[in-house]
Amino acid sequence: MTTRLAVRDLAVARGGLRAVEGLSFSLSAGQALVLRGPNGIGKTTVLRTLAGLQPAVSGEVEAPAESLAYAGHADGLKSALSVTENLRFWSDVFGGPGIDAALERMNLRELALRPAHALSAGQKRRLGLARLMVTGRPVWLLDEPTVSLDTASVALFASVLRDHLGQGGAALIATHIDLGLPEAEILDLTPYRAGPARRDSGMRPAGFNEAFA
Ligand SMILES: Nc1ncnc2c1ncn2[C@@H]1O[C@H](COP(=O)(O)OP(=O)(O)OP(=O)(O)O)[C@@H](O)[C@H]1O
Repeated sequence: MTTRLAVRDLAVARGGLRAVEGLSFSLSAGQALVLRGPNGIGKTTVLRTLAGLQPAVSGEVEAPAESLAYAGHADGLKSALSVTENLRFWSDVFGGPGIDAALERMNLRELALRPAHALSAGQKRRLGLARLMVTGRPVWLLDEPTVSLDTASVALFASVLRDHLGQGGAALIATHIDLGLPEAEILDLTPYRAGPARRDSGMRPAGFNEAFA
């Protein structure tokens, strides 16, 4: 099975303080891995690090160039652009497969001409997730992808995800809810919580630079 992402002995920090350390796992084509663990343990921090938004403290991350697509808490939408224009923008940036399937699958056809600022929270989230589809990238890094989604939209997203896996994609997903993807494996970060000496004491280490936190 093709390995899409390999993580070895990774340590990550937020606000200059270690959150998680000693984390190793790999993600194969067709595999979904759900990141679990209590609030604040470091799920977002791991995803941000893998997405290249912040450096790792130590460890190795191996993934083919331009194979990762990240969807964080913010939907990354251009508010003045319509749904279609937003998707075209991202499709042009990534050179992905076009926007038709994404519009259809995320149930956005009727909203195609609506500016993003005039969408509801759940509709924005559907558009943010449709963005992943137009990237054409195989590994999706998803941070709480179902926030604001109603039950039908959660099911819609689960079916998009399942198709993505079926086409050889992979996904690492931080979520507290059941996505309805029984085939997904669970990776609980609790055993990888950084030791007390390194954990958040409210103190910032010497040389801490907020800009790179
Ligand atoms: N902007 C920030 N600046 C400094 N520290 C932060 C910042 N955001 C989060 N942290 C701290 O970093 C640690 C890891 O947070 P992170 O958001 O990765 O956790 P999480 O597991 O995703 O939590 P949740 O389940 O609540 O989303 C926590 O101790 C948190 O308080």
